[in-house]
Amino acid sequence: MAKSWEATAIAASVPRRNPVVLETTHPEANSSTKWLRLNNSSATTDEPSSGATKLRRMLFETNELIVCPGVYDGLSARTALELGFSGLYMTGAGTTASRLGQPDLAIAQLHEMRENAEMIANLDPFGPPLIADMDTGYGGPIMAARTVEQYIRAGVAGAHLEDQVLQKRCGHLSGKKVVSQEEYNARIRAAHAARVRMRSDFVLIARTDALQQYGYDECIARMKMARDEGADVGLIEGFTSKEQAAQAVKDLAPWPLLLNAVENGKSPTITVDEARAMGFRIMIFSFATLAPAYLAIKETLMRLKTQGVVGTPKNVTPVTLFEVCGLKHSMAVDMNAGGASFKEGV
Ligand SMILES: C[C@](O)(C(=O)O)[C@H](CC(=O)O)C(=O)O
Repeated sequence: MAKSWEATAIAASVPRRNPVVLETTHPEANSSTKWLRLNNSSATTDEPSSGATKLRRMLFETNELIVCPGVYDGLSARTALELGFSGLYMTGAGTTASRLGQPDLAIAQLHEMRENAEMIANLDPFGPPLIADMDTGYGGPIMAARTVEQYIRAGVAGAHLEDQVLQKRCGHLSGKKVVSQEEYNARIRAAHAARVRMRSDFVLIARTDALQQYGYDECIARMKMARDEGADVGLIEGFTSKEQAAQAVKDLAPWPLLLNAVENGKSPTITVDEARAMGFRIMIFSFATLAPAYLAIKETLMRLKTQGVVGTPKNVTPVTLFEVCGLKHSMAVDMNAGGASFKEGV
């Protein structure tokens, strides 16, 4: 019998106009809990689909590498949308830093993460799908399930769930500890069951941080178990070499893998072209906007402190920034509704 992730992949490869009703092979799927893959059943090319369905199709109907810059707030997300990436990634580290001014140490909890993800996912709800960090699931299986449910309702297309202890830390710090494989399986099982209950195409990404503590073979074993419990994609955090990253793709093929590219972290820098050649299917760049934002802000504030001016380039006006954030759309909404607020422009 096909594993549940294989059933999912098969479902997603069915031509869109052929109605299909698929049942999971997951142990939870008894006659009263049959999983109807409604999202795949009748969508036509011009029907808007959820971010989850879009992401699942990109994963299982194409071979493309889905490149997702890490975003952490409305402006960074709007900037990524402006440039037309095929997906976005909401970084937990960036969310914690920007919303709470704190390091990536399990300080942001479900509420903050969900709220940020919902805002970002709905800036362009029919645009590129949003993958979000869901850390450890913020508790036991009940909280992992609750996180998946809330993320689905928020419009998040997929999220990664890891095996670190609840008092987790950024995957590119030393001293990480992971829970037992059994405990991690329960998290994955709960998350998968939640998405089945929600009848959603939400993409569940299993992440292991076991490399530091237990080594490569343990990571592969954990990923295989997570896959068999219904995870759709795997993520091994903190590869120590390019060869190891390439090997993981081979060892887990044809299961799709996500690569977390953190420059100056624990892993070597791997480019998009290299990751594509290795066979990764999703690539996230956690610090793609947070690190440059810090540098730009600091440089500008130094100028203010030393020269008494901010020194913004002439072509960056308040209107420019508001346009990045959808000014024209808001004005059109008002005018199309017969509103008069913008008759004289802005
Ligand atoms: C992917 C990650 O979970 C994130 O929050 O973006 C972090 C990134 C980081 O802090 O280096 C992680 O890798 O743990």
